[in-house]
Amino acid sequence: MHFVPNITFGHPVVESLRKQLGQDPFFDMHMMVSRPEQWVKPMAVAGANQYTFHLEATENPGALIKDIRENGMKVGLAIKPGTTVEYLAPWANQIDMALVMTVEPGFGGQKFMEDMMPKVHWLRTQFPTLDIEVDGGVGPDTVQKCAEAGANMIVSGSAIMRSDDPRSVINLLRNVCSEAAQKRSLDR
Ligand SMILES: O=C(CO)[C@H](O)[C@H](O)COP(=O)(O)O
Repeated sequence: MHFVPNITFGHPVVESLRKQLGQDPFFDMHMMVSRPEQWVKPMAVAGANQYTFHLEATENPGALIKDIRENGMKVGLAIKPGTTVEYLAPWANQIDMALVMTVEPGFGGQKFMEDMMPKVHWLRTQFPTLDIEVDGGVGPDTVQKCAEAGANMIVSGSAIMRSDDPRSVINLLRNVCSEAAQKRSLDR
């Protein structure tokens, strides 16, 4: 199970969630922070499995990727809507996941930016086995576009939390992504 807590604060949350969930979830910490270098060690110590940072937030992505790996975590690399995939591409072979933001980072409940889909499609074409995640405004109405473009991981907040039946929304989102991934592998 991938669990992507939407938090921008400290690592005690990871420990607390691990205890509460009573299972072994995959913690991807999406660090929407400046100076992401400073949180690598605390997140590793707290038990994070993957550390996702913003390309815009660091001057030395290569050193940060190395540090995350040396701390035993997988690496996610996120780009904001205004950042083109060409900036991410040079790092794509060194990371585990590319995260394409489909809203401006800041808060949930924003409108999905469909014009980010060409970025997802381009990444999927160039890097067929890379995990590609989308975050922002993703729900039953928009997930198909994400999955068809090539995203195999999604972050969804409002669509799940505001639903009367969160479980069925989660299942729908999951099914749409896995069906698209299956179709891609058959087409290859
Ligand atoms: O953190 C975000 C933006 O900063 C995300 O967009 C958010 O967590 C996802 O929520 P929603 O599905 O409501 O867009």
